[in-house]
Amino acid sequence: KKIIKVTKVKKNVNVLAQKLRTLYDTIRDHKDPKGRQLSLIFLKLPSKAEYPDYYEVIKRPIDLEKISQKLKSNQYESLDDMVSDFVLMFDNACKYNEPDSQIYKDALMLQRVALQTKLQLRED
Ligand SMILES: CN(C)Cc1ccn2c1[nH]c(=O)c1c(Cl)cccc12
Repeated sequence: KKIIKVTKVKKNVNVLAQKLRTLYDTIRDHKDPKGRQLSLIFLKLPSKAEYPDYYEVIKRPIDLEKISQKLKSNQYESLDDMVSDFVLMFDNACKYNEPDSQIYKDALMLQRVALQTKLQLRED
């Protein structure tokens, strides 16, 4: 009697983890038409020594390094959870920096990238 062994390969790849990684990488790697990577200034907050008033004005400072750490330690429960950290960071940048500064403009651009990417990932 021939026994057929059926193996049901359950590819339990965490969909959320993939979407979170895609969202983070899309923002980190985004380049403008001239090839400038807009995220670089957002990697690390200015030091308290250099900008003490930053930490007076900005109540909830956050940078890409922090978001990356939360991603790596599975602290995001949803895509919206990560998006709200990005929106917080970009709002901080627009609160502290002048509207005619490059970082202010880059924050607005990357915030649009974040929201557009979230919508695309939601459809998938
Ligand atoms: C003038 N100097 C503080 C601009 C500067 C230089 C760096 N960074 C900023 N401003 C920011 O808001 C900011 C944010 Cl949200 C996240 C990470 C780095 C930031």
